[in-house]
Amino acid sequence: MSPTDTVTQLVVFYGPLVNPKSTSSLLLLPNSLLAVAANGEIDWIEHNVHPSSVQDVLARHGSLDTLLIALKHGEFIIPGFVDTHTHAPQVPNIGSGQQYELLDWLKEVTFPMEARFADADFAHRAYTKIVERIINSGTTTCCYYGTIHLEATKKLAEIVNSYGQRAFVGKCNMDHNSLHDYVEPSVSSSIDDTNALISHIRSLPSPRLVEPVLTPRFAMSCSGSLMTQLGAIASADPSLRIQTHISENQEEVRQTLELFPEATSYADVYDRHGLLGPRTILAHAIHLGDDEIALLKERDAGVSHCPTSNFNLRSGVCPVGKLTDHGIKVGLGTDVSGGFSPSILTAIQHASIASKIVAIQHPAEPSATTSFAGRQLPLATLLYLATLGGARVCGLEDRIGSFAPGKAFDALVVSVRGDTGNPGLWGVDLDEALNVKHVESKELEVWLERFLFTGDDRNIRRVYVQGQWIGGAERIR
Ligand SMILES: Nc1nc2[nH]cnc2c(=O)[nH]1
Ligand SMILES: [Zn+2]
Repeated sequence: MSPTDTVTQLVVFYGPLVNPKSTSSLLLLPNSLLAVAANGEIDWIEHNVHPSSVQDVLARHGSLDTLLIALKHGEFIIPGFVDTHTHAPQVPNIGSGQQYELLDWLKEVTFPMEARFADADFAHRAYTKIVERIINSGTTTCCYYGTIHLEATKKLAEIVNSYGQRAFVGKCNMDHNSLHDYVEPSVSSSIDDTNALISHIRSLPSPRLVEPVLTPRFAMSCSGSLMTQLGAIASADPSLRIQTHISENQEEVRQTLELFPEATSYADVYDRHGLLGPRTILAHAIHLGDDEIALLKERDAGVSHCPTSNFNLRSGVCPVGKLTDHGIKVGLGTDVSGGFSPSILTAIQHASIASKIVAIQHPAEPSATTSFAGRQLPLATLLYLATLGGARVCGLEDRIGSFAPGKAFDALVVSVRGDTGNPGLWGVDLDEALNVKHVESKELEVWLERFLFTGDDRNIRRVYVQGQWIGGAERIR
């Protein structure tokens, strides 16, 4: 089967599955059969199937006319990663300007690069490579910021659509407080271009897994009148998500409150402009007050935790455990190029470290056994944030984020075998030399942890979205 082939028959995978269940639990399921229908949805799943029973199980499901893909020892399947916050036009900047904090970094490094996307040809060349890299990092659903440019952002959406990635694509709204050559000329042009992008994305050819998202960059770069009009668009169209930044950097918080003196808090700025609700994705949320946490919960807004960026721009450490304890939806974001990696694996590693820092500085009471605050995040929580948690933040938890009949097959075939070429992750083949084939769930857990903490693109062999094989290392070689 070639990577972009359309599946016309049932495809059945045989091997270990890891299935996120809740913020604190996951299922480790060796020897599973998972059937994907031609429409890309999961048809059925069976667990604990002995190799000698595979054909019987297929027959019982009337599924003998299938493409059976048996995983090798050291391979397993997990749901695809959901990146709830990244900036496609900043990928060319990864690794530069890391001496700055947020506001200087935007001015000195980020806005100048984004301004280059005024050239639609440059945008086309850059986005073609950028989206491919993000897919090969294992991101099956991505919330993309574009730039302020309509044509370039249309290209981004077209490219994402042609690769078959699931995504939200937004054109940045920013009508003041920016560089003279990187700012929108008026509220009306910002709104017109936003409406034009929404129509363009909704007219893309099928399978259209791309959706538009309203993208007020952050309160500091939007006038009140622009945010009010975006809020009106959002309330008129209940399918539109909103993505923005909140409370990332202390100087940003101070200047925001100065710009909007009528607001009682940063979160209140968005709330009074109609931008805070169940479809809002808020990146960072590091320095929120308790009143703001309560408001986010009341509005059911989601948070994109971007730990790599939070460390890299010296913004602070997001108290993810506390947000989770308050029942706030949380997913992970790479926030490239504040974050220096397009891979959610790096975000997982840094989310773990961030939670350990909180646990060192503000340890939980030993009696608070059910809370996340002040504790390091366990493996199940880290995987949840990267998959089902991110899906909830995007309002897609009924479609993706875990495996169940009727859900879309958005998944990664992972390998922790030595033959992937990752020098930091090997040893499974030694078992094979000893002819140990049977996998216990304990061993699968070890594979998962080693993948999450030391894996990279080489270990992501195949990337599937809606049942279509769209990327991964096996495709590149
Ligand atoms: N990390 C980050 N924060 C922002 N706040 C406003 N714009 C940005 C951006 O591009 N990156
Ligand atoms: Zn960002």
